[in-house]
Amino acid sequence: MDSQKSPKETVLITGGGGYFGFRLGCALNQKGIHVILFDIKSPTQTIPEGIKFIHGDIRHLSDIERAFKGEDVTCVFHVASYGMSGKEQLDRKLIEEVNVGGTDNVLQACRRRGVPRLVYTSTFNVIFGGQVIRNGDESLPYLPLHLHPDHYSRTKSIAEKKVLEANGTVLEGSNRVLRTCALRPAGIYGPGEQRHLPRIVSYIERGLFKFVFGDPKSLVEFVHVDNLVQAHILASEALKADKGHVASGEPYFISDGRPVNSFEFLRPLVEGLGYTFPSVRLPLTLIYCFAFLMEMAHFIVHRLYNFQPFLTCTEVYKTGVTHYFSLEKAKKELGYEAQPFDLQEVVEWFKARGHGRSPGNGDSEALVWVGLLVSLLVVALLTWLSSSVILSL
Ligand SMILES: NC(=O)c1ccc[n+]([C@@H]2O[C@H](COP(=O)([O-])OP(=O)(O)OC[C@H]3O[C@@H](n4cnc5c(N)ncnc54)[C@H](O)[C@@H]3O)[C@@H](O)[C@H]2O)c1
Repeated sequence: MDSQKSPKETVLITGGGGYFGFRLGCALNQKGIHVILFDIKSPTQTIPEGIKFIHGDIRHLSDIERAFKGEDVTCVFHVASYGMSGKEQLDRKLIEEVNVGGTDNVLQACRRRGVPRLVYTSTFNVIFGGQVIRNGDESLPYLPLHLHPDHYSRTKSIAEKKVLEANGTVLEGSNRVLRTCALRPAGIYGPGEQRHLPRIVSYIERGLFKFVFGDPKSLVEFVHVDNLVQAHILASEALKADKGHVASGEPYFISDGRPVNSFEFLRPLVEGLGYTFPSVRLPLTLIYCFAFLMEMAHFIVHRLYNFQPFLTCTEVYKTGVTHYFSLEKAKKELGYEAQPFDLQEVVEWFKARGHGRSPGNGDSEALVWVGLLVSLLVVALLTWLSSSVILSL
C-alpha cells in the first residue's frame, strides 16, 4: 500500500466506525489512500477530510454492494464484528448474523465486485478457550467449535475459516483470484478505546475494583491499537504479487509481544488515576462461579432489564488463564515489529476527560456498589463451596 506507487488506491473498512477500524482508516488516509469506512454506527470522532463514511449493515449484501458502487476497491479490511464483550456476548442470534452471515456477504461482495485482497480481523480466541497456552504458534489447531464457552469466539472462528478458505477463489468476470489472510489480535488498548477500558475505569471509580483473581504468575497479552494498524497495513501489502502473495490464506497472531499478568497490566491505569491497587486475591474458580451466576441472572431477566453483567465467564478466563503466542511468523512474513507502548497515554486520555480520584469523590456511591458486589460474591462463594462438596462426595 505504497502511496507513491498507487496514489489512488481505494480500500474499504467494514466496522470503520469502531475503535480499531477508524484508527486504521485514519492511518491509511494519511498515507494517501482513499478510505471508505462502512459501519452501522458513525465514528465518535470527527471524520478527517478525504475519508468517506457509508452507513450500512454487513448483514445486508445490498448495503455492501452499494458501498462498492462507482469505486475501484483493491482491498477490504473486514473489521466489523458483534458480541465481543459485556452483555453483547449473550445475544447469540445477532452475533451469528453479523459475524458469520456478515462475513459471507463481505466475501461474496468482494468476488462479485472484483476486489483482489481481503484482510480479516480475527482474534486469539479462535485457538484459546480457557486452556493454558505458552508461546503458541499458528500450527496450533482451531479450538473445536463445541468447546468455545462463548458464541462470539465460536462465530469468529467460523468466520476466520470461511475467510481463509475463500483465498484463491475466482473473482467474477475475470481470471484473477481473491487473496485473503487473517490477523488474530490480543486484547486491544490505546487512548480512546471504548470497549474495555471505560468499563474498567467505571468499576475503579465505583470502588468495585477491590480484588484481583487467579494466579499472579498467569500471563496474557495485549496489543496497542497502532501496532495492530501497522500489522493490518503490512498484511495487506503481503497479499500483493510483489510480496509473492506471502500472506495468502495465512493466519497471524498479533500482539505487543510482551506477556504480562492482566491485573499488573492495569496497575498503571489504576494508580495513574489516583486509586489504590487491590491487595485481595481471589481464586479463579470462585470468580468463574460468580460470573456464571451473573450470566444466569442476565439470561432470566434480560427481557425486563438488560443489565451489563459485572463479568462474563469468558472475560474471567481471558483475564486469568495464561495464553500468549509467538510473533515469529508475523515478523518473518509480514515484517511486523511491535513498537513499545504503555498505558500512560491512556491515563492522560481519561484524566483529560475529568476522570481520576479527588478526595471524597464518589465514596458514598462506592459503598453501595461494594455492598452489592460483596453480597453477590457471598452467593457465588456459597454456590462454589456447595459444588466443591458435592464433587468431593
Ligand atoms: N477489542 C479487542 O480487544 C479485540 C480483541 C481481539 C479481536 N478484536 C477484533 O477486532 C475488531 C475491532 O474491534 P474493536 O475493538 O474496534 O471493536 P468495535 O466494537 O469498536 O468495532 C466494531 C465495529 O463493527 C461495527 N458493526 C457491528 N455490527 C455491524 C454490522 N452489522 N454492519 C456493519 N458494521 C457493524 C460496530 O458498529 C463497530 O463500530 C473486531 O473484529 C474484533 O472482533 C478486538
